[in-house]
Amino acid sequence: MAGIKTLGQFIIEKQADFPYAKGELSRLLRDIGIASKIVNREVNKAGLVDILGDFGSTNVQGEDQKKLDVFANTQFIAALTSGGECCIVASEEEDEFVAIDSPVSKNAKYIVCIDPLDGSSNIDCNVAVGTIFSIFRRKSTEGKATLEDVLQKGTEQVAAGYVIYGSSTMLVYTTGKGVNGFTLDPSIGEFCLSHPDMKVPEDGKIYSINEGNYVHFPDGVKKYLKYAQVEDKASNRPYTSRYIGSMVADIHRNLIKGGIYMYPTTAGSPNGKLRLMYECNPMAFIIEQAGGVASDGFRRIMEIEPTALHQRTAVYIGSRKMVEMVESLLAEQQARVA
Ligand SMILES: O=P(O)(O)OC[C@H]1O[C@](O)(COP(=O)(O)O)[C@@H](O)[C@@H]1O
Ligand SMILES: [Mg+2]
Ligand SMILES: [Mg+2]
Repeated sequence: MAGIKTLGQFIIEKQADFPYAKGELSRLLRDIGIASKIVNREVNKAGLVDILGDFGSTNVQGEDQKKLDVFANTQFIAALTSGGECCIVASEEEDEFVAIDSPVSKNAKYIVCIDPLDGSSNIDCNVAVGTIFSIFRRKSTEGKATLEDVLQKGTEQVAAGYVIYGSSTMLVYTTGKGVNGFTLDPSIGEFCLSHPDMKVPEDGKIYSINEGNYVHFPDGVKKYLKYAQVEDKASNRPYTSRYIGSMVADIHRNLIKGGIYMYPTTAGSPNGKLRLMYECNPMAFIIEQAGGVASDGFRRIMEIEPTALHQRTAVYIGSRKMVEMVESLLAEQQARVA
C-alpha cells in the first residue's frame, strides 16, 4: 500500500515541531496506541470472550463497572507503567490517582487522565465505544507527583486524544498543532494516517443530546431544541437528532459532519454528567484544535479550574456557530432570572 504513514512514523516526524522534545511524549503516545490495540482485540470479539456484562463492582461515581471497563483500565495502566514515561494515571475507574512506581518510570514527567472505556452502556449491544485521554506535564520537579500535578486546567494539556472502537478503529489526537486521525489496519496491526488535519465544520445540522432528560434541561437548552426543530429551509432546519450515547462516537461524528453534542445540567446531574478531567478537557482540546468550540454554557471548558479528580461539568461542544447559539440562549435565560 503506497504511501501509508503509521502513527509511530507520524509522531516521530512531528517531534521536530518541538525543538526540546526528547521523545518522551512520543513514547507515551506509542504506549497508549499499544493498549488501544489490545482493547480493540477484545472489543472486536466481545461476544466470544468473557468480556461482556457487569464486573460486579461499582466505581467511585457509583456506576456499575462493566468487565470491559475494568479490562481496559488494567491494559492502559499496564502499558503506561511498562512504557516508563508516565508518573501518574488518573482514571475514571480508580477512586484515587495511581502513582506509577516502576524502575523505568522514576524520571517520568507525564500525567495521563483517562476514560479507559467510554460509552459503557453500549458495550453489551455492539454499539461504538471509545477511550479518551488527556496528557499533562507534572508541575513539581522534586519527589513524588501529587494531586496538585493532576488538577491542572485544560489549557495546560500537552496532548489529548480518543480512540473509537467502531465499524473501524481510529485514534484521533492533538498536541496543540492541529488534529490528525489514524485508522487501525488489522492486517498490519498499525494505526495509519487516514484523516490528516481534521477540521470541524463551522456550522452543522446535527444535534446530540439525551432528550429523555428534556423536562430537566435549562430553559436555554429547551429553546435551542425548539429552534433546531422548526421548519425553515433557508437555515437548514429542522436539524437532525443523532444520539449514540457514547460521547466519543457522538463527538467523532460531529467532528466530521458538523454538529453539537450537549450534556446539560439535569435534576439527576446538577453539575452535569460528564467528567472534566478525562472526558470534557481532552475533547475540548481536540475540538478547539479542529476549529470548534467547547463550553460549559458560560465559559471555555479548558478554563475551568479543577478542584476534584472526578468533578463533572455541563458540556456543549462542536461546531462554533451552534455552540455560540446555545451560549447566547443560556446567557439570555441567566439575564432574565438575574
Ligand atoms: O445515558 P446518558 O445519560 O445519555 O449518558 C450517556 C453519556 O454517558 C457516557 O456513557 C459516560 O461515559 P462512560 O461510559 O465512560 O461512563 C458518555 O459516553 C455518554 O455520552
Ligand atoms: Mg466516558
Ligand atoms: Mg468510561
